[in-house]
Amino acid sequence: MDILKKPFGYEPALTKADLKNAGKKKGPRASDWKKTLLRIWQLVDEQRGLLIVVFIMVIISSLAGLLGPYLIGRMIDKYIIPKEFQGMLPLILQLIGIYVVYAVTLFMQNYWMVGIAQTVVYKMRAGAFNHLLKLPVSYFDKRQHGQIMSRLTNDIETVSTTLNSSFIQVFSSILTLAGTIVVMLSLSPLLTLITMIVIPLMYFAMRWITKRTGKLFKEQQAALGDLNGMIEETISGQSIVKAFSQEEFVKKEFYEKSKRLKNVGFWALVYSGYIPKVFNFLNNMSFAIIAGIGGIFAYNGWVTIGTIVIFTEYARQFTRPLNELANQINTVLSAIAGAERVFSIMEEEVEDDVGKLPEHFQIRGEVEFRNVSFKYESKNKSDTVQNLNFHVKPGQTVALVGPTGAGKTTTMMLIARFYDATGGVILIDGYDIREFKRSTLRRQMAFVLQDPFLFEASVRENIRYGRLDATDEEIVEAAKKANAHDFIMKLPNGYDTVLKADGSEISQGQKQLLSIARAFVANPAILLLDEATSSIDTVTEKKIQEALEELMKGRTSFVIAHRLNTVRHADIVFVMKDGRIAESGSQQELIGKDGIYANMLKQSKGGGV
Ligand SMILES: Nc1ncnc2c1ncn2[C@@H]1O[C@H](COP(=O)(O)OP(=O)(O)OP(=O)(O)O)[C@@H](O)[C@H]1O
Repeated sequence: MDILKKPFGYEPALTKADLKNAGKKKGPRASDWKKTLLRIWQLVDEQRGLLIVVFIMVIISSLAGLLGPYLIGRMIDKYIIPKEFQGMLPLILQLIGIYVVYAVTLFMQNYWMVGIAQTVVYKMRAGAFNHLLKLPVSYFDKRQHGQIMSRLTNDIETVSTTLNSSFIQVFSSILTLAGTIVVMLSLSPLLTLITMIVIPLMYFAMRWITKRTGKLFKEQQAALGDLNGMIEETISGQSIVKAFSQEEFVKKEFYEKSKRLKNVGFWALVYSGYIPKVFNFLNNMSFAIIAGIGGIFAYNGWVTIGTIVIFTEYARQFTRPLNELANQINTVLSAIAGAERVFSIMEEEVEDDVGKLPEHFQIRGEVEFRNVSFKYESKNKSDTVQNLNFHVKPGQTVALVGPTGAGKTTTMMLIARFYDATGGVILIDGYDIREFKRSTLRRQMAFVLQDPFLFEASVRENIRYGRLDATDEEIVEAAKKANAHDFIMKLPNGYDTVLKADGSEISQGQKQLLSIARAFVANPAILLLDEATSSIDTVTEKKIQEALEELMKGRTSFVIAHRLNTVRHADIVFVMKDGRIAESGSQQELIGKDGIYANMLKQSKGGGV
């Protein structure tokens, strides 16, 4: 008995409560499926004619599927039973013709439908991705990146598989089902009724199974996601795992998650494996019933032998579309919901790129903040920065210092117009920042961040990212100015060395140098720098300092400064605290004031600010 409850030691994956609640909670459904289908239809666009051809093909193949058994039945009644074989040849040829048409139309509908589906999916993917590029930074602030990724990958994949086959299948299943019933009814209503006896049995059997599999598959997905996440984390953090000798802990966690997946996977596959078996069994039962009862009918002369053959064949055909419909409806519904999620990205408001000033406006680099305040959308507390007032002349260097969370990065983001100020006005060269096209503004600004982002591309392409039309000579020149040329030449393929996305094969300092080279290529009027806090070896540190000094020459620079040296060289220092500029002036003036900055300096050891 125990083997039935715990076969091979697998724990039961479902409780009575699970079964009671099964089917009550629906998965995510499209809130407006009509609108979503209309949008997909719009994407079909110039291929609509082809889609109609596909549907005609489906109609022809469904008809051919119905006609085949019908002709066989007629052949039995007309030629085989009376043993009149002379007239049979045309009918056999007709039958062969029908099955050839059946095969060809199936092949063609699949070929064309996949073509249409892939074009639609391509347009959806491209549309969503292009739209994503135009969305404001605040869109990404509010969402998990994994969630956005999932829309562009999983959701689109579901739409793709459904468009490839499910739409055709649902349509052809409905046609086959309706056609079979009509022909059966016209031949013998009573036998039709008997054929349908198995339907309630099928319904209850399916309900019994799906009640279990639905929850189990969901759990299997969750267990798989959990395990994958854990494996990914372990691989990317393997040096930390090793450094803290956490192998045993990780191993235990892996075994637990893996065991859960094994257990739930066992039951999911066991139950779902029942479906074809149950259908097969009930099919055979209906076959036996039709043969038995049909035999009695034929004996009494109510139906012909040919009709019984047609019925047995149709009985088989009858359960297949039922089974398919049951399987496909859910897939189609979740694909529509997926498509809706993808389209919802495209409905998000994009960042405009308009401005009164000419596109090629040459910025000198004067930056003025008048009573600027800003609050992140996700924050409902007080403003992140408040009443910022300053005026920076072209070419000046501003050092921003202050405790973590003071609003230094936010100030820089406002200068690049990643966010719009919620109060006050920002002026660049005397013009309201909103009068510039965002692209004009950003083309003349460059960021050098603490942890620069590198792409999985060659060193050359990574530097070229600063300005896409930069020539190879300009790239080398920029690298030389950034003190990066020497180390690049020592890389296995020099400028053609392909870097890993995380830049793991070059040092943090070298990444900084590349990022400085990128900024040289961009040749911006305004520089936004976030000095690295991590300790870099003194030689590279010196190279970075020199390169930055060279880069800052003649440009307005805002530097989130962590080095005393940087602050010393700045024309103005803003000491930020709680979103305000608490003190400002040259470093000497600030020391003289003996205020926050002087205090920070006293507390810091080793030269940091
Ligand atoms: N994208 C965001 N959404 C919501 N709040 C944010 C966002 N970015 C920053 N904040 C919040 O705004 C405040 C100021 O952050 P900001 O990054 O500007 O400070 P910071 O002075 O640059 O700090 P650090 O030196 O640590 O980088 C913090 O309280 C921070 O939590």
